[in-house]
Amino acid sequence: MSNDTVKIPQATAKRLPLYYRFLKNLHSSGKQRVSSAELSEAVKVDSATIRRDFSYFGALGKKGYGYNVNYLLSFFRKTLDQDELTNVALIGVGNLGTAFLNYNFLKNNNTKIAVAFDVAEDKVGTTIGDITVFHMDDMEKVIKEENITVAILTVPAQFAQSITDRLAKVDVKGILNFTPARLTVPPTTRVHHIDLAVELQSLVYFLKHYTVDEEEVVE
Ligand SMILES: NC(=O)c1ccc[n+]([C@@H]2O[C@H](COP(=O)([O-])OP(=O)(O)OC[C@H]3O[C@@H](n4cnc5c(N)ncnc54)[C@H](O)[C@@H]3O)[C@@H](O)[C@H]2O)c1
Repeated sequence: MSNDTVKIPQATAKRLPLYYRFLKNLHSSGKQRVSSAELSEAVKVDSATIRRDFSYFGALGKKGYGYNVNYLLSFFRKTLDQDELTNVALIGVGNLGTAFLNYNFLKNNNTKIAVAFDVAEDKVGTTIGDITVFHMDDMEKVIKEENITVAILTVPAQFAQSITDRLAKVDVKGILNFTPARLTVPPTTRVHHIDLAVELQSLVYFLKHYTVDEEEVVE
């Protein structure tokens, strides 16, 4: 990862890809500066939060001028490692995994699913999108050859932990876990868990208990 010197809060870091995508669009339409109010309207984050976020990396907007789009873009590109291509492995080519293979991540950023793995005979050896599906028996070998450091887990939950243990042994540092299993990993591995049921429940809870305005203050 580049830019190790910049330590920003996790909540801010999570919003960076959102800002980045919007700034890229602004840049392609020829815009040179943007106000926090404009950004706020576009990315639906309140402008006080945007100003605080940007202050962490020294982008201090000027009153009446706003932020320089080029400066912000080059900062984000470095911070989000957009100059480097990160090759990702997808494990489990079922309903969810197949959908991810057909979705071209590269349109948005520099992460790309480079290889996929499964155990099912009818999947191994096929190509989905332009990605080849390898057998799990070859996982360690292929991951090393392709220099993979990030994996997406879309296998049945009961296999998630043992696969995670194997991934940690070949130095995969990031796991995006779509299975309901809670994973135990060494301190050098980072897991992001995406649980659609929990997200939906929390959305419904927020709709019931907060107005949208209150939620923005909480952010
Ligand atoms: N489908 C969804 O909408 C959805 C949504 C949220 C979470 N999930 C979770 O994502 C995971 C995958 O869901 P799905 O619907 O794609 O399931 P699926 O049954 O369609 O696909 C699972 C795939 O994993 C493969 N597999 C089984 N054991 C394996 C192993 N040991 N190593 C490698 N591959 C193996 C199977 O051959 C199959 O291709 C599940 O844990 C599920 O709970 C699914």
